[in-house]
Amino acid sequence: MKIFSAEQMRAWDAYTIRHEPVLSIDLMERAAGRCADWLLAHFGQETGFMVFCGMGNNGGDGLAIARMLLAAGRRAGVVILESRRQGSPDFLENLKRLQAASGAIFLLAAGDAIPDVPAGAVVVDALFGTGLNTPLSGHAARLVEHLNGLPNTRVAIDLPSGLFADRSAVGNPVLLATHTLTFAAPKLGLLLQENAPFTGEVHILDIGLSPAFESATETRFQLATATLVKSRFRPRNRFAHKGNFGHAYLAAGSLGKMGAALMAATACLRGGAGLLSCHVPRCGVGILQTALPEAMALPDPDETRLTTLPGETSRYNCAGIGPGIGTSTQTAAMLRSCLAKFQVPFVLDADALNLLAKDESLMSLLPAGSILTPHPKEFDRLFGAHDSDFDRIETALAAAERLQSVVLLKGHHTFIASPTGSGYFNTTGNAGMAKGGSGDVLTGLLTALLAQGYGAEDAALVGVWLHGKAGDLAVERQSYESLLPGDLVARLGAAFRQLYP
Ligand SMILES: NC(=O)C1=CN([C@@H]2O[C@H](COP(=O)(O)OP(=O)(O)OC[C@H]3O[C@@H](n4cnc5c(N)ncnc54)[C@H](OP(=O)(O)O)[C@@H]3O)[C@@H](O)[C@H]2O)[C@@H](O)CC1
Ligand SMILES: Nc1ncnc2c1ncn2[C@@H]1O[C@H](COP(=O)(O)OP(=O)(O)O)[C@@H](O)[C@H]1O
Ligand SMILES: [K+]
Repeated sequence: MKIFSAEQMRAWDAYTIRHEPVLSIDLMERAAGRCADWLLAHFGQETGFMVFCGMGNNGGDGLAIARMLLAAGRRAGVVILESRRQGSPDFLENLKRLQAASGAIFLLAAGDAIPDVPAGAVVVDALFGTGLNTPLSGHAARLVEHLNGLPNTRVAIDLPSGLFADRSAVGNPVLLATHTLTFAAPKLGLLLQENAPFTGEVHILDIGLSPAFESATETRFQLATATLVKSRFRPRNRFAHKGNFGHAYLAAGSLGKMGAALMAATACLRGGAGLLSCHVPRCGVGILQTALPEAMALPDPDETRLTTLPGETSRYNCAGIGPGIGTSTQTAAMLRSCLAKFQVPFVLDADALNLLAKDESLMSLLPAGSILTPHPKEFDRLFGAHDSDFDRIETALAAAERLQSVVLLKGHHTFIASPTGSGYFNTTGNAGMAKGGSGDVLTGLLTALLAQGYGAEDAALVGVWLHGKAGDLAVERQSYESLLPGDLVARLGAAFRQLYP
């Protein structure tokens, strides 16, 4: 599913009006109808509504929604935030229609006291949508801050007012929505971690915009949906043998952190690698061989950490490095010789990324077709401090192009920056995965997919989606609190099955 910018949304709207054809006011009626249906379905007969409208088309939606709620026999009050400008034509038409339906309308001018919102009423935010061009200030900002202080449920139409579709609103006044009903396609601003407090639960409402425009329009960003990921998944040939699925090298663990190595190694084998050799410190050999006899151990000469690249390197077709390795200078040297000697794609995670952050010269050794998997803190250590997630995704895309590798930015909607310039947001996963070890599972899984011959972009799309899906399946048998990274590994099989043709 494509992610449209505010400008593309306007063009999609205009194209639909011209080619369906449909009058602009009728398209607004359709959009408002979908919102009204959603509100009626989600809130019981006794619930009243207070609809706060701006004077642009977002406000026009609000007026039409209020009229529809009244027609359905609900209580609905309307507050219009007065602005200097005359309302948009569709706003003015909907104002007439609402007045004809005898809806109660309160005009809120600067300096006016904000009307009381009855306890239990749902606040509908139709103040500003994709047309917002500067941060909210003055009485608009005061209204939004007032509404944020109320205990009422808040439903935002298209975007929470104050949020921009395509750039950061960090530090600005923004409505804190409980739900956001957005039209036709997700907007970038609704997917980024920094906006999570404002968007609440996001629902995409189909308002029948032109499918021809959608398929013909190139977007920088897409959602990694099941359909997209299925198109990148490679089902196994019935005659396959273990030689078809690669031999992965995994460098993980140190004294006290062998759990990280085990989680990554188990995920690598459950992820389908044909063979796995796991480079571990001496203290970890017994642990690995007992807990995961399917993996081969490559013991480091050092008892407690990784220090020395194992002799023969040509047998591996990919390398995963990082979980639990620590950041000692000996381990940094080991990482340097890995990067210099292995001519295979890498997955670098955790402490491998921290080592890269400390020594920039390591980055230039990274073979093309690799995958870096930082969470936001590791990301900033690697690429410098960022003020917003919008800046982070631009940096990720630039780094992906420079390195000719995939850069992941892990989070609720993990961002996959591809060297082709495309960016994908993952759609699976849940807050139960916010526990030490989930990232190690992802490293093992991505390493397995590279071992099986997936290119970096496909491995990242399939791996990140499977990892989140395994989390979603696992949480059904657990709770968000009790979920363990090991449960993700246990449900990987069920997650894979969802990709089977
Ligand atoms: N595309 C679709 O699929 C469909 C879209 N639809 C709907 O249209 C919405 C977009 O409507 P829109 O373009 O009229 O903009 P909107 O968000 O109402 O705001 C514009 C108004 O706000 C004002 N304003 C701006 N910044 C401001 C500020 N900082 N502080 C104060 N005022 C500010 C600005 O004033 P101006 O800058 O012109 O002075 C103007 O008056 C979209 O989100 C969706 O809800 C559906 O109806 C149909 C299908
Ligand atoms: N709230 C969430 N929703 C979806 N995925 C999450 C959430 N929290 C964490 N995850 C996923 O879990 C993994 C955590 O990785 P990371 O931050 O490296 O932690 P660790 O390595 O300590 O397990 C990432 O893949 C991330 O996307
Ligand atoms: K809004």
